[in-house]
Amino acid sequence: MGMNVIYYDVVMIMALGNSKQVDTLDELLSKSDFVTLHVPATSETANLLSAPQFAAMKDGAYVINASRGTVVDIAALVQAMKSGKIAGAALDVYPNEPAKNGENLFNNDLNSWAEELTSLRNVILTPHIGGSTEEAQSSIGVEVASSLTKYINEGSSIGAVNFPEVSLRDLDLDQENSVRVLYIHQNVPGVLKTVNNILSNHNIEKQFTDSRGDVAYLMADISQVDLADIKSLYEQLEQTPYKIATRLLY
Ligand SMILES: NC(=O)c1ccc[n+]([C@@H]2O[C@H](COP(=O)([O-])OP(=O)(O)OC[C@H]3O[C@@H](n4cnc5c(N)ncnc54)[C@H](O)[C@@H]3O)[C@@H](O)[C@H]2O)c1
Ligand SMILES: O=C(O)CC[C@@H](O)C(=O)O
Repeated sequence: MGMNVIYYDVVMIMALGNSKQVDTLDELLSKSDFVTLHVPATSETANLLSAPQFAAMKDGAYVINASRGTVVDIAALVQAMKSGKIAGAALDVYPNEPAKNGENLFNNDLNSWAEELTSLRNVILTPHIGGSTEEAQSSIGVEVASSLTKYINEGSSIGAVNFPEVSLRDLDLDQENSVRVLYIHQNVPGVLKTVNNILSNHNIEKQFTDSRGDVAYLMADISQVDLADIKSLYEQLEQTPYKIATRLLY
C-alpha cells in the first residue's frame, strides 16, 4: 500500500519486511497517519487510546480498532472526530456488543455513546467480523488445536485466558523413571510445602507454579521414580485437601 509501518509493543518483536519497532506509544502516535490496534483486553490496555492519546496524534489521523472494544475510549474518540482532530475511524469491536442479530440492538442502552457514534459520517462500523476470513479461521483452528494438544500431552497452559499460564521445557519421556506432575489446586497457603513433601523422595528436576484468582497450577518434572511408586504418588496428591485435579504423565 506504499505505507511506512512502525509498531509499538510491550515486548521486542522481530520486524516483518521494512517495518520498525518504536520505543514508546507516544512516539508511534506522533508519527502515524493511521493507527491500528492489535492488543488483548487487559487492565493495561483499557482505554489505551483516550483523550490524551488522541491529542498526541497527528491532526487528521485515522484510528482502526479490530482488537478488543475496551482498548479505545469511544466517547473520547467521538469528541476527537467531532473536533476534526481525528479524521475518521473504523471500528469492529465495542465494550458491549449485541448478544444476537437484530435491528436497533446497538443503542444507548448497550453503550451510552452508541447513537452519537452511529450518527457520525466519518466512521465505518462492522459487527465484530475481523476474524471472519478464511486465513484467520484456519489460523484460529490450528492455534486452538495446538493449545489443547499441548495441554493434554505436556500440561502446558500457555495462552489460557481463564486459567494460570504454566509451562516447562519439553518433557523427555525417553528418560527412564521420569514423571511430570500436573496438580491443579486451590490458591491457599501451605500447598507447596505439602506437595513438595510428597515429591521429596524423588529428584525434582524442575518445577513451575502460578495462580489466577482462586486457582493455582503446579507442574513438576521428577526423576528416580519407580513405576510401582506412581499409583501411590497419584493417590497422595489426590488426597490433599487443596486438590482440584491431578494428572501424572509418564
Ligand atoms: N475483531 C476480531 O474478530 C478479532 C479476531 C481475532 C483477534 N482479535 C483480537 O485482536 C487482538 C490481537 O490479536 P493478535 O492475534 O494479534 O494477538 P497476539 O497475542 O498475537 O498479539 C498481541 C500483542 O499485544 C502485545 N501487548 C499486550 N499488552 C500490550 C500493551 N499494554 N501495549 C502494547 N502491546 C501490548 C503483546 O505483547 C502481543 O505482541 C486480540 O485482542 C484478539 O483477541 C479480534
Ligand atoms: O471469529 C472467530 O471465530 C474468532 C473470534 C475472533 O473474532 C476474536 O474476536 O477473537
